[in-house]
Amino acid sequence: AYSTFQGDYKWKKHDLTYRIENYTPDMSEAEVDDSIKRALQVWADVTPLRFTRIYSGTADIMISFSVRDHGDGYPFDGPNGFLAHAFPPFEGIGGDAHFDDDEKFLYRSPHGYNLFLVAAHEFGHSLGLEHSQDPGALMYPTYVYRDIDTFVLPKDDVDGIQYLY
Ligand SMILES: CNC(=O)[C@@H](NC(=O)[C@H](CC(C)C)CN(O)C=O)C(C)(C)C
Ligand SMILES: [Zn+2]
Ligand SMILES: [Zn+2]
Repeated sequence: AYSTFQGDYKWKKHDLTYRIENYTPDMSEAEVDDSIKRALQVWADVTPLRFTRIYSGTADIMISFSVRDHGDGYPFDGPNGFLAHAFPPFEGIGGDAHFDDDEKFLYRSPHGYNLFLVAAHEFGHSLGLEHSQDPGALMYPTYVYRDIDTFVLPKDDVDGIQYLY
């Protein structure tokens, strides 16, 4: 069963912007761009939300790769452990998604951590979803590999995001 952040944080607009601030050496920039774009599309497919990429300035969803302490009070923990984190919809850092670059992110391989799957989970937070208790949900707190070619947003996540938007 899905859950939202206390007070139902949600974006007050449907047209959101995102910016990829830097890249991971784990894959090509084009593969990062595609993974991010598809991860946002997962949520756009079931809501009125639309995502536009910008290349400078401040976007609603600022996306970056970093390690250890990166200035937000939530330092990463090296390889494995926490893979990424994202902030719910509020001003400033709200909506931003940070990826732990001590992880090996992969584009299509079932081994390691699939960037598309991790990003899709993070963007659930960026849009206002907290974790789900449904082990099959994308918003479940533990990373689970799923075949990305046949990936469909689980019903629990659809119910949650459609409750908000
Ligand atoms: C492999 N390591 C894990 O499964 C770890 N879980 C995560 O890194 C979450 C992200 C996954 C679900 C993409 C963190 N999170 O909730 C971010 O919004 C631990 C369960 C070990 C904490
Ligand atoms: Zn961070
Ligand atoms: Zn999470």
